[in-house]
Order: sequence, then C-alpha cells, then structure tokens
Amino acid sequence: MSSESKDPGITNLAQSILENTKEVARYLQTSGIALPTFSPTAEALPTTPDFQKLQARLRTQLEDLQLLVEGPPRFYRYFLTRGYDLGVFQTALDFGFFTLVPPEGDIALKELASQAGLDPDRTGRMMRLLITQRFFQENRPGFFAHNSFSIALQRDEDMRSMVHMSFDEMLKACAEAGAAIKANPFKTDGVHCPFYARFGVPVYDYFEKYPENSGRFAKAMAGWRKMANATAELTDNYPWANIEGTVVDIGGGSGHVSMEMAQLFPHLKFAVQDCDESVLAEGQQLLSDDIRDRISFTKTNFFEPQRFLGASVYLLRQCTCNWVDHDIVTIFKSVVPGLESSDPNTPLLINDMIIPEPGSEVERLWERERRQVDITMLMLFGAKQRTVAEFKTLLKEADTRYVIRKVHEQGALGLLEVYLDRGDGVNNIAS
Ligand SMILES: C[S@@+](CC[C@H](N)C(=O)[O-])C[C@H]1O[C@@H](n2cnc3c(N)ncnc32)[C@H](O)[C@@H]1O
Repeated sequence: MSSESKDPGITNLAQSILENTKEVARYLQTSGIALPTFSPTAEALPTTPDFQKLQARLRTQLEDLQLLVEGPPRFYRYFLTRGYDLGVFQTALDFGFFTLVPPEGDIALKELASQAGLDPDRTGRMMRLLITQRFFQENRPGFFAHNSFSIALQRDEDMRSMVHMSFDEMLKACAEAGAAIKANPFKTDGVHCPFYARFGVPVYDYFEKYPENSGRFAKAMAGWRKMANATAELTDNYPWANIEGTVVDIGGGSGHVSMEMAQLFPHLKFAVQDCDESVLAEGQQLLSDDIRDRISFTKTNFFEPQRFLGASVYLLRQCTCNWVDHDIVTIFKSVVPGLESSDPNTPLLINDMIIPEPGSEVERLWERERRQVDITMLMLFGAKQRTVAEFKTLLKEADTRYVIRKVHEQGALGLLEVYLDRGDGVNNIAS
C-alpha cells in the first residue's frame, strides 16, 4: 500500500518537480559530475543511495504529473502500444542494432541493414521508432548514431544480456500469462506457470537444454546486479571483516557475487555451488589472478544435503524467489548439515527481496519494484518473493531450530541473518 494518497494538484506537483530537479542538479555539481544529456559521451550518473533517493522521488512525481495531464483515454492510447514498442526493441537486439551502430560517428541505413541481415525498409522503420523513444539518433537523414541510452547497451554486455533475455525468453512467457493462469487457476509452480506454457520446460531445465542461452542468463544476472540490486545490502550489513574461512555461495551461478566479495574481502575464500555446469564454466573463465586461488566452483544440487562442511557463511542469494514453498522448505533443510558442522555463529544469509507486509507505509515505486520482481517469479517459476513472516514460517517448517537473528529490509535486496539454535544458548533468540 502506498503512503502517497494526497492529491497535490498539478501546478503544486510541477513546482515540487522543479525544486527536486534543482536538488538533483546541485548534487551532480557538488559531485563534479556534468548534468545529464542525450549525447553518447554523457557522463554516468552516480549510483549512491542518496542520489537514488532523489531519482526515486522525482520519478514518482514525474509519473503522476504525466498521468494527470494525459488523462485515461490518452494514457491508454500509449499504454496499449507498449507491446509493439517492446517487439521492436527485441528485434533490434536480435539483429544486433545496438552493437552494429558504431560507438563514434554514424552508419548508413543500407550498411546497417546489410550487416544486420535484414531488409533496409524494416531496419529503417524500426530504428526510427526507437529514435522517437530516445534510443539512437539520426542527425543526418539515412545515417544512424548512438545516443547515451543506446550506447549504454553497446558498452555493457551484461546489461544488454539482461535486457535481451527479458525481451526474448521472458516476454514470450509473459504473453502466455492469461492462458496459462486460466489453465491452472489454483495451482502454481515451475510446471504450472506462463514460462512452462510457452517453452514446455521449467526455466532451469530450459537453460540446460539451450546452453547458448544459459551463458546469456549468467551475464544477465551480472547485468541485473549492476542495474537494480548491487551487492551493498550483502557487503555492508554483515561483519565480513571479522570472520575467516569459506563462504559457500549456494546457487551462486557464475559466481559473480563471490568474485566481487573476494575482491572486497581478500582474507575470505568462496565456494560457488550451482547445478548448471555451463554457468559454472563461464564463471571459471572470468576469474582474475588476484582471486583465482580463493574461488572454487562445484556442481551441486541445493535440494540435496549440503556437502561443504565447516563453512563460515552459507549464502543463498536470489534463489528462494525461484521456488514454491515446499521446495524452499527442502532447500532450507538441505543447509542444516552444513550449519550443524560449523561454528554456532555461522549464519545462513538469505539475500533476496523482501515484500512489505500489506498496509506498510512505504514508497509507491519502492513497493512496485518489489512487486514487479514478485510477478516476474510468478511468470517464470510459478514462484514468489516473500515477506519476513513468510520466510519465518518456511524456516520453522524446515527445522524448528532455525531463528532469524537480524533483518535488513531497506535496500534493493533484503538480508536475513538466520542461525540454527542448537540448544547451547548461542542462538536462543525469541524469533
Ligand atoms: C537467480 S540465479 C541467482 C544467482 C546468484 N546467486 C545471484 O545472486 O546472481 C539462481 C541460481 O540457482 C541455480 N539453481 C537452480 N536450481 C538449482 C539446484 N537445484 N541446485 C543448485 N543450483 C540451482 C541456477 O542455475 C541459478 O544460477
């Protein structure tokens, strides 16, 4: 539920937008960063929590002003065409427009079409729609160049992979949403969900079946970390400097999070576990010399009892959201042998989005970001993001000794510090 129920009136809203825009400009000037433009050479904006707060406040107000000024019929006129907009974006990625347009200078339409392997008519029509949406530019007729938004996808393969995967596999699954949910209105899991309806296999079986797409998935996860959920909640909310030994990164994918942590905490080792061999192999190749000796990769099934014993931390990052409740109970149970074999202060860290309890006073866009990812899980896995109370219920169902010692809810992802109460008083917490 949103805290913003008052209607400020459009001129008051516009006035506030002006004030908040000035604050953004002041922040940038104080940080020595040039004001944003659409030029391909525009400087990157800061990603600090303070700046993100300013961005979010302005974004909410801009969205409200646009809705109020447009009114429902005009709004729906644009809203209903988003499917076509996304279809064009997907095609542009499929045909490589973002990488074929050179980083500097421009490219003739005919040349772009020829390199893309597409006819010039459709190449031009799609590029020109994209240009109306502020991707690319056509400063001289028939020649295309990058702007700040299109070049961002050329420069960063991880981010491009995330956008491409979302508009390719995931969007196709979403198109099946109505039919798939109608077919099973009271059952939801990895085989009763839109992704399965579209592709005929659950998500992770799909990536095993198509290893070429699995590589893109691993890059996409790294891209998502850069775009939406940096590791700050994980790195800043646990006393990493005070521990020693090995962090087991369960379902760690290509190990991109372990790699970042290994750079930050050179005294720690990381054991990346995942079921997908190609993703693990991808990670192995990304290791730089400074961390190579401290990161291992092992093919593991997190539904089976943990075999890495005596670790300092067991980490489950962005895995619980992919599974339905009874699977989560199995995953939580499977960590228990690891925790039992370790020091009583060894946590299971669950680093996933936390859904606010209904009725919580939270920002509308903050809640929307969480609910968008929650619905992503519904579409792809028939699964969900969870509230703290839901996590607690599943942990207790897995093992009554599980206790949640700390909850960090504020960042892009939440962090639950979970321990096993072994009756020695160390984790005897009323939680
Ligand atoms: C959403 S990704 C998260 C990756 C990484 N932890 C992160 O935060 O970016 C979930 C990972 O779980 C892995 N996975 C799925 N089923 C698994 C299983 N049964 N055992 C181990 N890993 C599994 C997937 O291959 C994938 O890498």
